[in-house]
Amino acid sequence: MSLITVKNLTLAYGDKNIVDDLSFSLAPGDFLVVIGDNGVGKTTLVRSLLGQLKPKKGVIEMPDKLKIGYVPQFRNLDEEYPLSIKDFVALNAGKSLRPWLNQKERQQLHHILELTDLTRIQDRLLGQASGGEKQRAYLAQALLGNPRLLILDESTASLDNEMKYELLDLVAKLQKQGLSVIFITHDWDLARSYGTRYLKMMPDSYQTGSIEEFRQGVKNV
Ligand SMILES: Nc1ncnc2c1ncn2[C@@H]1O[C@H](COP(=O)(O)OP(=O)(O)OP(=O)(O)O)[C@@H](O)[C@H]1O
Repeated sequence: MSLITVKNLTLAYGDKNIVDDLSFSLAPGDFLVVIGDNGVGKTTLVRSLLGQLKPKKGVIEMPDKLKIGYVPQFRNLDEEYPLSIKDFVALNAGKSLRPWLNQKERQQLHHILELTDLTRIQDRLLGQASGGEKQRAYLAQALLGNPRLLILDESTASLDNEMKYELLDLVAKLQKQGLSVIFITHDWDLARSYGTRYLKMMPDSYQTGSIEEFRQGVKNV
């Protein structure tokens, strides 16, 4: 049973097709790595999965109100960015117009800060956190919404090797508990290490399959 089925999807900006006739599916607990050269349409695909870009043709089938967590690529923040790590993560607590958290939300926040190893530094200003800590804060914020699908858009691109593996080990742990993951990356080693399925986007065609097929197909890369 698929969580998401994409059928014959075409996405365009104006008259220009960026994604053309793409089909793939994602099951609960899949870790789908999406790999492809710059400009091939990976982020455009993410925008359509997040509902920000309507298909020109084709369909994206997913459950109504599917909760999706989105972790963007780390961008440097001003050192004076005024929120602490904890307050930044709590922005996704779903408290609508209330400025405070109720007890359940506080417990969830506490749990997520523990999970992402941010408890010790939760009161540090986000702008003064290291790259890896900032990226964990973005992940924590996405997880606080209790998503069934997590989309990581080149979220490891500016991290050093150790931090990349740390972040993805944590994501893989959650994936083994049933979270579905879409991981956009240029990093073939990470794709091979963590993926269970792959989608390779090329300018005029797409390939998708199990990660074993991917490993065989890219042996010589
Ligand atoms: N809002 C927009 N309007 C018009 N064209 C756009 C828009 N956003 C992106 N594009 C173009 O669509 C193409 C695909 O961009 P996209 O960001 O999806 O690629 P990508 O595969 O994610 O690339 P990268 O690996 O560099 O992030 C590019 O040629 C880009 O210039």
